[in-house]
Amino acid sequence: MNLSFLPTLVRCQRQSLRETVVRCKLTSAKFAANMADISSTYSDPIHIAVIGGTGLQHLPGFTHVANLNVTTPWGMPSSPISVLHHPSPTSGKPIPIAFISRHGVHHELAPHEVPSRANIAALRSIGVRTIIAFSAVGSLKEEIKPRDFVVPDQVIDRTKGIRPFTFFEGGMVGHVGFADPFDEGLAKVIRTCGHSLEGDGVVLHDKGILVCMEGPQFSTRAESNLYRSWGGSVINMSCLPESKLAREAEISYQMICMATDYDCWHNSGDVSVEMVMGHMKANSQNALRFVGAVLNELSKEEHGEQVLAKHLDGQTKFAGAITAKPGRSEEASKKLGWLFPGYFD
Ligand SMILES: CSC[C@H]1O[C@H](OP(=O)(O)O)[C@H](O)[C@@H]1O
Ligand SMILES: Nc1ncnc2[nH]cnc12
Repeated sequence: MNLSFLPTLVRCQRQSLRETVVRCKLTSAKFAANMADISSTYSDPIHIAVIGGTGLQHLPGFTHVANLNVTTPWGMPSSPISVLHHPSPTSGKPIPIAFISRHGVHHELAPHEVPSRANIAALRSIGVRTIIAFSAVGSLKEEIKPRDFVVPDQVIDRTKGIRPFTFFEGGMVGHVGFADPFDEGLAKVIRTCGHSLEGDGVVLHDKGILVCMEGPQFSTRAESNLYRSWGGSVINMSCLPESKLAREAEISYQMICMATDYDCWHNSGDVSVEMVMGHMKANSQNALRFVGAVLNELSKEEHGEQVLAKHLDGQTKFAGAITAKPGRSEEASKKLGWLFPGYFD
């Protein structure tokens, strides 16, 4: 066998390794310099947040001004909270946006390991009243094609009760309404933004029933067909308990879904991580344009009341908590006092 090419190959590999190391050193030096500029505090309240899901671990294109490490009575959020500045299209003033990566900075948290209580509590503690949650979903309907977007209006809970799903427990009982799991006012703004990008690569379905399953394994074919027979439109593993906790925390919440596969009911091939990531990557520019358009719109003063979720103000204080003072545990009162200062004194 002729192996005379080997020294050249080794030389080439060494050279490309050296180039890679130099490139990495440059990149990490730039990264370190950038990080040195980024503050670990932010003094103004931040009203709008984005929770990024699979394939959306960062929001590029915004000015990154701070990284907040918030500790809550329910632990630490999935990732540091990045504070990004977005110029208001009406006043030009920088509007702060909080960003959390749901599965961690490197996608190290499985759906059942996402610390949703810490995420929602941390966001509320810095002033957030509006959350745009992004999710990669499987399609349960022929007409929702991979790379299409859906703004769902209903949810079917197929999680298995293994995820902590409420702030009200351990000596403080509370019940909030969840008939409409998403915020219709916020959904309207999002739909208008999505439609404004139509014809530019974005296809948007205005409504849909989102099935939230436990995972991390994907569904069986029988389950997938069952969800279709229930009228399910799309499926993911992350809308719950996130949306329930946002409702308890009086935060206006809407999920934007992007279809990445036809789950396993369709004859086009069963869902796989490769398939999900492939469609996410291929359509990431549209996803970012969509989220960017929503942030732009929400940054206008005319949406002030909506962004501050004025319609949810006090719902948990007056309708939520039911336990009479003598029956409240000290621990639960302390934790809820952290989340809702002054609500249950
Ligand atoms: C990688 S496929 C399954 C995974 O994708 C979705 O993540 P996210 O909702 O955070 O975008 C789904 O919910 C699963 O967690
Ligand atoms: N088919 C699927 N099932 C559950 N979650 C998903 N996320 C993306 N595709 C999915």
